[in-house]
Amino acid sequence: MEELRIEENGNLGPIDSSRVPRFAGAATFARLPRLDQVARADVAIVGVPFDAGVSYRPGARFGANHVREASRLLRPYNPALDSSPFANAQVADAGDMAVNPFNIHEAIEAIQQDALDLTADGARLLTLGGDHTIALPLLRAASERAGEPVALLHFDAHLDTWDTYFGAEYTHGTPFRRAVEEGILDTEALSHVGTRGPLYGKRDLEDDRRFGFGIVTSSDVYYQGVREVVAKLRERIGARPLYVSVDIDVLDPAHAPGTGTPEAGGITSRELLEILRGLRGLNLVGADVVEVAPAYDDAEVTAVAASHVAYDLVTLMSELPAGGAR
Ligand SMILES: N=C(N)NCCCC(=O)O
Ligand SMILES: [Zn+2]
Ligand SMILES: [Zn+2]
Repeated sequence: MEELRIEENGNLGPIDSSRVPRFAGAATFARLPRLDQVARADVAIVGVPFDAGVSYRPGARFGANHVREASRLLRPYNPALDSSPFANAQVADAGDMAVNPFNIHEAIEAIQQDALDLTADGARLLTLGGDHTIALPLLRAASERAGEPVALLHFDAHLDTWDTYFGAEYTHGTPFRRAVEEGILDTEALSHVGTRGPLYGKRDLEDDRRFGFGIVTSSDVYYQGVREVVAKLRERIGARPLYVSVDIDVLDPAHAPGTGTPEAGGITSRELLEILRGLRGLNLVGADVVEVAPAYDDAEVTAVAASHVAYDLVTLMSELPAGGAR
């Protein structure tokens, strides 16, 4: 079958859905070329089929391919940002990392190494999870490439700065405490957005504050509104290299039922997308969209939301100078 791709500004784009039905063929993100089909990429999208770090419902190991399937409906022009991501830059799907499902330490090492390899030529990396454990090795790679600790903007119902579960240090509830301990985050520029729900104790918040995190809760988004939230976040981040981590459970379970640890009272997909668009121009060196668990998804609701979140993140990356993630 001929691929009939859109090509603009010398960038090989998606298969043209007006000539090849969008439901045909193997799924890559947004029907983009695979990394091995292009000479180089400015933005690479990679899947991490790993969920050995979850504390409740499993299944995020299937998340990346579920998001790829739902991303068939994405189109090449992003009107909300008046931008054509796949014409602005060469964007490609790097496939999935081959991570050990039985050895979390080995998996973390492999994710870090693969992320370093994928960004060796300055590509900006968007990762589709996988559970939230994977943010730790991705942040290690991002800060190594940036040559300094990175700012973190973390969208999640949860803090994910807990210490251990069953004595385990590396889980989906602990990546950001480990990252602070390792000195790979710029503690002047750490924010959670969308947190809510019961905690183990008040101490969780005290620890989190001590690490340097500022919190915009889900209720804050409701009461303050998107514009005020974006202004605060931009001020905190400034010109620093920025990593954005999106746990899809930041959305209300109505918008994202397909996830492992759902919490009521979340933000809407419209609010999330609007906040992300508000980050335009910031030095976004890397990002992830994690915790999509298809077994609990209905009608691809979660995967549609995640695919649009990824699309807006790719759009932001596509507008930044090439090679800038190095
Ligand atoms: N990162 C996510 N999605 N969830 C963390 C929840 C940890 C807990 O079970 O308390
Ligand atoms: Zn979460
Ligand atoms: Zn999380």
